[in-house]
Amino acid sequence: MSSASALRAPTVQASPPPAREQALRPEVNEAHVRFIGLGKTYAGQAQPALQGIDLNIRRGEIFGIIGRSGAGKSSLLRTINRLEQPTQGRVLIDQVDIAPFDEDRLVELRRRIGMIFQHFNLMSAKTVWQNVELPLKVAGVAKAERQRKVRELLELVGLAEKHHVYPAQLSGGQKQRVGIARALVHDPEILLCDEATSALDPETTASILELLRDINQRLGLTVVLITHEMAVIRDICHRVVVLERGEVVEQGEVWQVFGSPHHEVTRTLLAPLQAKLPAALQASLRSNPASRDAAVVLKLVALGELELSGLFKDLGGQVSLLQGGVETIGERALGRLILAVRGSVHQPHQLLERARRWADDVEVLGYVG
Ligand SMILES: Nc1ncnc2c1ncn2[C@@H]1O[C@H](COP(=O)(O)OP(=O)(O)OP(=O)(O)O)[C@@H](O)[C@H]1O
Repeated sequence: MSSASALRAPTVQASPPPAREQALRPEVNEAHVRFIGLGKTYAGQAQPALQGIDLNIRRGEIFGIIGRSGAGKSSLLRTINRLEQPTQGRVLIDQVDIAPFDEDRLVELRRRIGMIFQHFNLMSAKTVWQNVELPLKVAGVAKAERQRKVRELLELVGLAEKHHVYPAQLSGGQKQRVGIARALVHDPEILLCDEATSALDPETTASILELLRDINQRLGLTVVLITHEMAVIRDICHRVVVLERGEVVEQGEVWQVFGSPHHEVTRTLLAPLQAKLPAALQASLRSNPASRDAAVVLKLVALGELELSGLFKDLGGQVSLLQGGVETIGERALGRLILAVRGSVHQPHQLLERARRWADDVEVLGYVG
């Protein structure tokens, strides 16, 4: 994209990357946005909102940021376009430190980084067309070019027919489409999404996610999004980071983090997406076997294919499927099973060991019977 060179060229001269960064590993060099030792403490606050963040966001990926309320998600996102100023560390965009940017460079940076919001932030007294056109006017773009651009973007977001209406006459999803069109007027290379689908119903959310995915693929945009909806991360993100008290506690490919979450916070956040035992069974689950006939209840997660006949044979005894299914995350299959194994000759730790030959993550949930 032409905007990348506009960002990169002049700043490299103004602020060359230190020698340490020139010897980076190749995959680090792919970073589009890079946080180095990033910290933020708000004035008057004892606790930092962000601390020690070292993170790369790759060019062209859809990157999710999750965490509990107050974990620092918005603070982190807003350092990318310097709506928040870090108090420690650096943010590099295309290897360029954005901290020394003066006002002019900041305006240029913010044109290269589009942003959409939960409540759309549209101007109610302006039509759809005028809302999208306004940032182009402010930037001094000539009328013919403005018209071409607004027409093209309203086509892209599927709102060409609604160009003359006011925001109050639009549905939530349509308002967000206007927000997206407006965010794209300067051909940005990065799109920041702050809870962009949180005010929308599931069906509208799906259509906005489809649009974001389409934009990501067609325009090659790097998309960074915050959401409290784990299904959004599952459905469109390539990688995800989990923040807790301003620190990174887990990060990775979505299918790996969702398939095998390591941190307690990640497990809690993902709980709504996990397979659940039927309530009656959950109630009868014990932490110790009540008799020699008790069944061990195992939860298994397999990243990729799970060979059931081999697993069942290896576990021995009578294996019942209590819950299970395969979902697709990205292009990966993720299998989740909850099994009851009765009458196995193996002790629980042996069962676990055997199950781990077949699945990536295995847990004993308890005993029934
Ligand atoms: N302008 C501010 N002044 C002082 N403290 C702030 C400010 N903005 C955020 N904070 C504090 O910084 C911490 C991180 O806030 P942030 O909004 O980044 O978290 P978040 O993960 O986005 O939360 P949420 O999911 O609730 O939106 C919180 O403790 C918050 O109270």
